Amino acid sequence: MFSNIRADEVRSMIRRLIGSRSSIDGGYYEYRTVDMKSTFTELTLNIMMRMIAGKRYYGRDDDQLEEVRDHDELDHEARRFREILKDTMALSVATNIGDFNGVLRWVGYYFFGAEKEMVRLKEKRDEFMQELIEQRRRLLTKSSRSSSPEESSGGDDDDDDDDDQGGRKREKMTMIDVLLSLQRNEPDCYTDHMIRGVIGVLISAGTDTSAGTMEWAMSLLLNNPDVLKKAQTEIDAQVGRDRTVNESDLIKLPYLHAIIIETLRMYPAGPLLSPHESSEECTIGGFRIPRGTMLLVNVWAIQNDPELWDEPSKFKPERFEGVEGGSREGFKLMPFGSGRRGCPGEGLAMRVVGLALGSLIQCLDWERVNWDDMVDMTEGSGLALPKAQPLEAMCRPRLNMLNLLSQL
Ligand code: HEM
Repeated sequence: MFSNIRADEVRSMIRRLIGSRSSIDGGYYEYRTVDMKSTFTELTLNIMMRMIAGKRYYGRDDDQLEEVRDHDELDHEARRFREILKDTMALSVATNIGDFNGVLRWVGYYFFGAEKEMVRLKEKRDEFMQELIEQRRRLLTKSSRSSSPEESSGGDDDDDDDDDQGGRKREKMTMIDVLLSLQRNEPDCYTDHMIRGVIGVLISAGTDTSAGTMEWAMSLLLNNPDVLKKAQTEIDAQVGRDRTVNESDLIKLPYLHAIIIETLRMYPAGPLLSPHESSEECTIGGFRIPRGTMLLVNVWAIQNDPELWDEPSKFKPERFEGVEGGSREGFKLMPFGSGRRGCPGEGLAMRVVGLALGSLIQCLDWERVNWDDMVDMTEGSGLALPKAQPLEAMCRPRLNMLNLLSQL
């Protein structure tokens, strides 16, 4: 589901990285410096918001499937969304520290009013998300009045033909639509409050994690050009140069898969998983853990432990070649956690990261900004393991892909 949205957004990312179309038509293919952190953040947010609400808040796209056709109104909405997100990120760093340090917590919460700010921001977020819900509700009511159920459902968007017979854009099912249709049958369970919660969790858990993984992976590839070359060779052999990578190719690209898994081993986006709680008394590594204890699993330490991994600080995708896709190597490798509270977005994340990285490797040549300096791999602070220095890189269209790229 939603594979067209993901393909469309990845294409649009490649177009922006290439620069103006005329530069390709003119055979101009100098390297240019690009900001990869914001590229990946915008990609994941656009994908997520289009799946959730049919909205695209970064980069203009006149074709978006959207009720608000007026650009000023849409620009205003996009600005509000970006501002809320920026404030939420800024505050979550401050309050995370406060959660673990009693003094800072007291100072932050009561002296600087961080708690008040959190409440104010939550109200703003709720208001924004409620507006999205109302817009989709109005649209669903309108389309159920004006069309047959088959036309208005439109759930499977793997259909390439976006136009209905009148040439008008056909509305596609969004996640909010699915939740609203469940609400009709079970209103006490699928309340608006609950739907706002789902939207919030999808944005907070599903965007930075995938974007961060892509940024670490590209950083590793820039520091290991032989690995990048090997991935390019695999894609050329399996996909060719007449079309771009699509999601159904990913199964035929085991080396690309190994690159992603190796990145997640070295730089897991959830290094401490979510806090878990022991439902029964148990013993772990000789320690008695009473029932009801909060447990933080240091998956980063496990995945980088020299007793478990050969040369853990070396980027070696080859260590996963031939390993069954999805294998967790026992519990040595758990970038998505495990069990009932394991990450429900694993499948989506692997598709988005695979498609984006595969396309970047297939369509563009890559270099470090300073040839002599390796990309700085220092980890920054924050629970999702961000890079300390946002990644900048140099890219240009691949010579043997110019034909295809000029048609994107
Ligand atoms: C590379 C990308 C991602 C990584 C590395 C990642 C990692 C994780 C980890 C480690 C957890 C905690 C699991 C545990 O404690 O056992 C988690 C939870 C979660 N993830 Fe992801 N995630 C990613 C992408 C996504 C995406 C794309 C979505 C949504 C579409 C998502 C939604 C969630 C949710 C809702 C939870 C909470 C599950 C619960 O508490 O029951 N994640 N993720």
